This record gives sequence, structure tokens and C-alpha cells, in this order.
Amino acid sequence: MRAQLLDGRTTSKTMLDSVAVGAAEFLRTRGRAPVLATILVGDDPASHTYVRMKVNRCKQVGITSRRIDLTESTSTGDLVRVITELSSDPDVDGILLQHPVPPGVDERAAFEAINPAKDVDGVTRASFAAMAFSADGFSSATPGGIIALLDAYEIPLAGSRAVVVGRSAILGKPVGMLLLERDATVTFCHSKTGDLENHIREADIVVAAAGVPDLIKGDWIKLGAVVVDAGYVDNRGDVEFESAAARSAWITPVPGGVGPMTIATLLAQTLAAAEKRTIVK
Ligand SMILES: Nc1nc(=O)c2c([nH]1)NC[C@@H]1CN(c3ccc(C(=O)N[C@@H](CCC(=O)O)C(=O)O)cc3)C=[N+]21
Repeated sequence: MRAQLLDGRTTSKTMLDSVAVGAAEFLRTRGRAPVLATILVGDDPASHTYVRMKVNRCKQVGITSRRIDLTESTSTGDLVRVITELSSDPDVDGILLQHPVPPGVDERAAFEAINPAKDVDGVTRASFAAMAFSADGFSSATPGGIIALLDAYEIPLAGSRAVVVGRSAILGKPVGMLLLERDATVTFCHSKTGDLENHIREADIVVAAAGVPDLIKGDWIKLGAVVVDAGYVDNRGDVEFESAAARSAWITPVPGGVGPMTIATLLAQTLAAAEKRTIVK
């Protein structure tokens, strides 16, 4: 291996340390901790694990989590009602609806019920627009975490050729917008892209967000490129790690790369939402 690691574990720890300091100060000045509501619909075991990790991290940094678990048979209407209530609840600062929701539920409708001021996971249209226009608002957690990780290692983005593989509403599309806002030349590739290999071969920065383990072969990576692997199927990335690390300058490990940055971004944005919503007494 010749690449250096983009270490999400260490970088996220630094972020979480400062969230803990801010949350303690918030508690001292407002008389309560910041509050993140997490909503999980159905019983997908991986989703349970992710939500548990988020709740545990909240505890560690002094954020109160309010966990709401709903059954697989929850209707769109019921879910929207729950989220609408949290959106106007003065005691709730941030709302996370874990993706994916069960097949019968309209996930977009549920996301849009989140008050943009509490959209600390950056899943609403309002947050997407904020990312696209560098306006006030929250970043999608994984895309925001990716940019924070690249910034921590001072990876230059302006003028670089960035190839994003994947176009989901909360990962591929928004990470492309954030890279574009940082003056990268961005190409989106997806399942209908015929010549993925050729796009990857030209990329200075590869952001893999397809959720297809080992989709991207290590020998496609341009020498000296930066590889960010946001795949998370069974904790396996989208990029063949060993062969990609032999060619790239920087690479994220899976686990220990993008995953911990996602959670740190969520919690940092929860603190920021709490601070914005409240005035010091
Ligand atoms: N509304 C919504 N927002 C999300 O941000 C969101 C989501 N839905 N649905 C699922 C994906 C997945 N996701 C991960 C977060 C952390 C790790 C993570 O920290 N993983 C550890 C490994 C943990 C272990 O060892 O099991 C790591 O990569 O080092 C992974 C995956 C957030 N997601």
C-alpha cells in the first residue's frame, strides 16, 4: 500500500470532543442538554445497529436522544404525524429519520415533514437547496462528513476532477453539490453509466456511494488520486481496498472512514441547531 489513510475515527473524535465542550456549555447556559429525536421504522437489523450507534454517541457527548421506534406496518400518514409533532415540539432540537423506511411508506413525504431548522441530517429539499446555493442550512450527514474529512487532511478540491458514483437524494447528489460548491469539476455516475471504468480512470477524487461492494476495481484508480468510500453494505465498501490503496495517494478505510464522520456531523449539527433555536437566559 502506498496511500495514506483518511482516518475518520481520529478526525471524528476531534469533532466530537468539541461537540462535547459545546453541549456542556449549552447545558450550563440553557439549563438543558441539546435533544436529538431518532425515528426508526420497521425492524431492519442494520438500521437498528446504526441508530443504536447514533444514540450511544449522543450519550457520550452530552446530547439527549429521544428514540422513537415504529412498527413495520406504520402508514405514511402516521409517520408524517409523528414527525410533524416533533417539528413543532419546543423541546426537540434535531430530527433524524433513519433511511430506508419500509417499502409502503413515502419516505420523501416523511422527510419533508421535518422542520428545516431541525433537519440536522440534511434530508429535506430545503437543506438540499442550502447545499446547492451555499446558503444557511444543514448538510446531509454523510456528504458533510466527507467534506469535513477531506478538509481535515487539506485535500485540495478546487479545479479537481471529482467523480461521484451514486445519485441518491441523501448521499450521491448532495455530495456532488458540495464538491461543486468547492469548485471541483463534478461528474455523476450511476447504474445506467455505460463506461464507469473510463470515468474513474480520469478522476482526481472518487466518491463511491453506490452501495455495491467492490464495484470499483483498484486498478481503475488514477495514480495519486483520492478515494472516498461511502459504501456501507454489511460494512463493506464500494471500492476494492488493497488494490486501490496501491495506486491512490489518500484513501478511506471501511470501517473507520466515512461512517464515523457521518455520526460526528449529525451530532455537530444537532448542537448547532440547538444553539440557533434557543436564546441564552
Ligand atoms: N437518514 C439517514 N441518515 C444517515 O446518515 C444514514 C441513514 N439514514 N441510513 C443508513 C446510513 C448508514 N449510516 C452509517 C453511519 C455510521 C456508520 C459507522 O460509523 N460505521 C462504522 C462501523 C461500525 C461497526 O463496526 O459496525 C465505521 O464505518 O467505522 C455506518 C453507516 C448512516 N446512514
